[in-house]
Amino acid sequence: MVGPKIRIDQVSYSYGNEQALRDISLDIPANRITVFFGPAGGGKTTLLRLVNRLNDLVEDTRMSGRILIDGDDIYSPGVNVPNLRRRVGMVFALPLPLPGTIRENIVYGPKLAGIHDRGRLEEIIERSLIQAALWDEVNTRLDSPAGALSGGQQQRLCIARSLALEPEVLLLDEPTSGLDPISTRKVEESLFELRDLYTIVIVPHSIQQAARVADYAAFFLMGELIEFQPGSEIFTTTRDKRTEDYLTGRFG
Ligand SMILES: Nc1ncnc2c1ncn2[C@@H]1O[C@H](COP(=O)(O)OP(=O)(O)OP(=O)(O)O)[C@@H](O)[C@H]1O
Repeated sequence: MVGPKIRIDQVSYSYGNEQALRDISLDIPANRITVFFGPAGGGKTTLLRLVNRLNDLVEDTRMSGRILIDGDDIYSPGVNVPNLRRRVGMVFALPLPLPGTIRENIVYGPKLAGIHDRGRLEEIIERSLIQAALWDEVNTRLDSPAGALSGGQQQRLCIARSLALEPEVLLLDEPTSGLDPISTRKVEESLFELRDLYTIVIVPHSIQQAARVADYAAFFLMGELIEFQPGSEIFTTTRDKRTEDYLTGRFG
């Protein structure tokens, strides 16, 4: 059997005196979409950020347990963090394109990574925009400003920018929270395209979105992982009463 792409092993995490994650263990499979869902403050964002070490600079925090990618502990002393972040891309709630053109946005990361060959960069632009389901809408205007794109297009550009670095894992934190339904649908469609190539973990912006995209779903409540199941099951046959209460709107 193939091991998990990401293994969360007994992770607890606190900000000061406040415990945000309590003894979380979870195996995240490759080439699937895993959703972290649950009410605000449950620890979803914190866990996502720990997977690419975005919380390294947050002061007065404590972590125990391990996070493994392909079996290697990403918090062991020798780990090259910039390299880890190339392997593990992150897309945030608000699309924040860089100033400059669509083309410049995509090639920025690859150039920093030392790729300067024009032909290679053109390939990267086309591949990442196709994968992010944006190519058809922008291929005739790659040199126009990224800021002129619609919100939904800007978010797909941010996804394309992550994909330009050929990550293995893509983490998305409420990537469609500010988008209209059509743009939301396009971003979701691009996730389905990407699933074959990447390991995707997403904090969805609604239960409905969780149900639409989840191959696997993890329900978080006040820092605890309440249950983890194939998406088709967690939304139909919940094991835990608390998950059911949340899904049926008894609390939010
Ligand atoms: N930088 C921080 N400093 C202090 N406390 C924090 C910080 N970030 C998160 N927390 C606290 O950790 C807990 C978990 O927050 P987290 O954002 O991970 O939850 P969440 O499930 O993603 O919620 P949301 O849907 O609101 O983003 C909350 O109680 C929150 O107040």
